[in-house]
Amino acid sequence: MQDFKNMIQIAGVRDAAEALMMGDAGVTHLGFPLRLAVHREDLSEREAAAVIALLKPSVEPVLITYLQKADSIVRLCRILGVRIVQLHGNISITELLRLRQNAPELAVIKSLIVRGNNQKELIATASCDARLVDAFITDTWDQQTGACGATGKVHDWKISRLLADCSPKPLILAGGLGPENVRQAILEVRPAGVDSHTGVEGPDGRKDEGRVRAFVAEARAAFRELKRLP
Ligand SMILES: O=C(O)c1ccccc1NCC(=O)[C@H](O)[C@H](O)COP(=O)(O)O
Repeated sequence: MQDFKNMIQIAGVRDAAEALMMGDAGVTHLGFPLRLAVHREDLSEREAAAVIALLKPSVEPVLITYLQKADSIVRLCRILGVRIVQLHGNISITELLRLRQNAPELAVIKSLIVRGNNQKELIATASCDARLVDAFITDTWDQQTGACGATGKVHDWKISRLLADCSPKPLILAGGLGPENVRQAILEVRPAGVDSHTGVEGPDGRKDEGRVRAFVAEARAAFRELKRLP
């Protein structure tokens, strides 16, 4: 059973070399975004399955998807060989229930998208969905593009802190995180885990080893610091 404690996830993998580099750098979870709403996939489903098969046991692959039908989600998870799925779209309670019944072995992370001032709605969703998910991930909505993920933008961390405090399930923080701000974000929000995508990329859009290693070091230091706080 996953507890997502001190999870350090990086999303968006281009190839095996990139995946192995991130595993060696200490990333605990690698997100494979497939069947997306706005952005293009980095690699095909067949290529993703091949990369996942090469991962060391210390690195857990996660399917990140906007799929909303339980059957399609389970099918894709089995093709890829993942045990965790991050649902980033608007899945209904009925489909979530079906997912849990049909694939109880899958751990489910569900997104809570911060759109300005919608904390009341997010608190209600978190309380309603908690029995059907293993963790929540807060992320940022981009008004300009309509994207709910991989925006490179931070949101109001007070909202994520509120959700981390009141959610019955662990909260993972995403949205605009990088080596420069992940420590502060962890200390302010007190999440179980963190996720980054664009913040650890270089100008060529590839994951930058220096930035990945700095992100992991900063996140680990902040999680250690959190333990010492009252
Ligand atoms: O949501 C997407 O379209 C997406 C596309 C590619 C990779 C990840 C995606 N979403 C979910 C995530 O977990 C991202 O890592 C998260 O949105 C953080 O992205 P960033 O703000 O760029 O660090």
